[in-house]
Amino acid sequence: MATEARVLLRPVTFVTGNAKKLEEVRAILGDSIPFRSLKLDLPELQGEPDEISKEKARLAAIQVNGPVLVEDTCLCFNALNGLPGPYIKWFLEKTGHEGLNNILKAYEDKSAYAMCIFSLALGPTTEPMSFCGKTHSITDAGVFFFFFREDRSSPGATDFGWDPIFQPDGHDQTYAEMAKDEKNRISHRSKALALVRAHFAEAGYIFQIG
Ligand SMILES: O=P(O)(O)OP(=O)(O)OP(=O)(O)OC[C@H]1O[C@@H](n2cnc3c(O)ncnc32)[C@H](O)[C@@H]1O
Ligand SMILES: [Mg+2]
Repeated sequence: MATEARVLLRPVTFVTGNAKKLEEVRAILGDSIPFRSLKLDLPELQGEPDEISKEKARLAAIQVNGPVLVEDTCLCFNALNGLPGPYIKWFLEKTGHEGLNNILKAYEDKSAYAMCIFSLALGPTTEPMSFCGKTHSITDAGVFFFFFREDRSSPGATDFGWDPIFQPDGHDQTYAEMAKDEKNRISHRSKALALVRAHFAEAGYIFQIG
């Protein structure tokens, strides 16, 4: 990377239209990286997850005209070779938790993984870098979706996407049932952000914010 690219004249802008993502990013990053947020609904793009995330960063960097961080989140069913993947937003919106559950009923393999790809663009003309984190769902019980199981007294918090139907491997609660800080310790998002943080530590960016 060119030396001049290490000097950032503006704080990194985390661009998202999703308030729950922002809440988690704030909780996970704390003040480890100087950033501000901007609520922008970037287009829902098609393609491979890392290309979608990078393209979001390019579009955001043009709008912000400075360094940006974006992320794209996928929910991937192994039986469907990774779909719905980046299209989970529309699947969730159109079919709901029950529809997603029903899709998997057709398959023996009900396992899934949640994937978050952050992309950092230092400016509108700089190629974005990507950082990927994955958390796998339980596989041993042969079931993935718990939302409608009778032995669950409550779905937990229902205010963030597919949290009520995703139970991470090695845990006996869904994302929605666990405490927020527990989700943030083990989530796809926190794993990706650990890489973002490591990159910032290694790259030694200098913020010269006027
Ligand atoms: O503006 P952006 O950042 O794109 O925000 P978005 O809500 O459009 O988010 P995505 O395009 O990444 O689509 C991911 C979908 O998955 C949901 N989602 C993202 N992270 C999640 C998480 O940790 N737990 C549950 N649902 C999540 C989110 O609400 C969307 O419906
Ligand atoms: Mg989106």
